[in-house]
Amino acid sequence: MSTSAAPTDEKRPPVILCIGMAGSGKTTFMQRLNAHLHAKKQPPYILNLDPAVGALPFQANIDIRDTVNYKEVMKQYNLGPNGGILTALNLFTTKFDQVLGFVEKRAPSLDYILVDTPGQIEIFTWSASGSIITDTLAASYPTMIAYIIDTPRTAAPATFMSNMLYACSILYKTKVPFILVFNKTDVTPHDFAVEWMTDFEAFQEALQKDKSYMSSLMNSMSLVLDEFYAHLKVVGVSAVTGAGMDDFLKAVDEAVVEYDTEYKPELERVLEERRKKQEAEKEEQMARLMKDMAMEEKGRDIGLGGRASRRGLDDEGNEDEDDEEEEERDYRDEDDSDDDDMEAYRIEEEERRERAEAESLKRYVAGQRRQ
Ligand SMILES: Nc1nc2c(ncn2[C@@H]2O[C@H](COP(=O)(O)OP(=O)(O)OP(=O)(O)O)[C@@H](O)[C@H]2O)c(=O)[nH]1
Repeated sequence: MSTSAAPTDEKRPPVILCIGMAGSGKTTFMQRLNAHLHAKKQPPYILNLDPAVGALPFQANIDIRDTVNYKEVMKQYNLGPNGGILTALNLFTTKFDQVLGFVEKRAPSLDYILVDTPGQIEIFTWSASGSIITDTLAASYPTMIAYIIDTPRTAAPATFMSNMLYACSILYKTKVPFILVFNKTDVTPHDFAVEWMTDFEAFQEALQKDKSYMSSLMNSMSLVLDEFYAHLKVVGVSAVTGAGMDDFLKAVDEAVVEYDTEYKPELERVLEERRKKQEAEKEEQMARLMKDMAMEEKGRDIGLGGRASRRGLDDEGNEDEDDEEEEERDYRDEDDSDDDDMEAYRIEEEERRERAEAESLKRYVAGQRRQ
């Protein structure tokens, strides 16, 4: 799939990929964000990439379910539900160029593009199609991940750590700007999470209370995560009450700046590197071709064309003494060649020699190529 960088003079609305564990509230968050943006007169463009979602509480502009029926895919390919969802996403990805075409047409009039992903997080984050879709979007639009977290279910240090490690793996895989969205703050405020992320001692203290064998592993892991937190934007929201939606949009604006200053130059560097590599490969091929052609030319001098060649050169291009004798014999033959038998013999001889010369030329060229 093409990953050419898009022209920058057109309006490029940010793409928000909503990712999260099953039940974290992705769909409810999308519904709330959609309503919030409609209220601000900035209706978003919505892509639904979850083929297994029952009923969407909002209208999607592009819906994977209109293209592939994952239950049919399960039947046809004899797959289980996860295999069916993954295959449906793979099939949809083969048409993603067309999807991008639709988005392109609408992009100049849009402020936001929202993407809902399958409930089984790994189907999107660890699949080739997920990477292709993310990279393709990120090549054209400021793309970011909104990682939705079920705050009440992540309040224990061990669960929090696991969730952060998972988020970390997605960040390093996708490399696009990342917003941690602590959802369901109407049930549990996300202050504890912010404290654990900004105050290393506070998290260590929380870990001390965990007496399981995991605690020492978590101690060392928390050191690794410190670096990861530096790359994140953190917001707390409630998809049910609508709290924190403006904070989220502020984080989106910051992510766009991060995309422009960090992701895009890196993308352009990678594309430039790829272009240079392709150019170098082309030049190398051209040089090899020229060398082959020069050899053919040399070969023609050696064997195939003109009277000079008939004098006979060996593989190194030196005059061959045997050939000289042969030529003499030919000459004599020519003199005495009045009858048809001799003529036929000479033609046959000529053909044989030409075949031998061509063979010798081929061997010479092959030898040069090997060098
Ligand atoms: N209290 C509260 N409940 C929420 C909030 N957001 C979502 N929920 C509830 O969490 C449950 C899961 O929400 P969904 O939006 O279906 O979550 P999802 O991540 O899309 O789920 P899958 O598609 O199955 O992965 C539902 O019962 C929602 O009502 C919130 O902010 N506060």
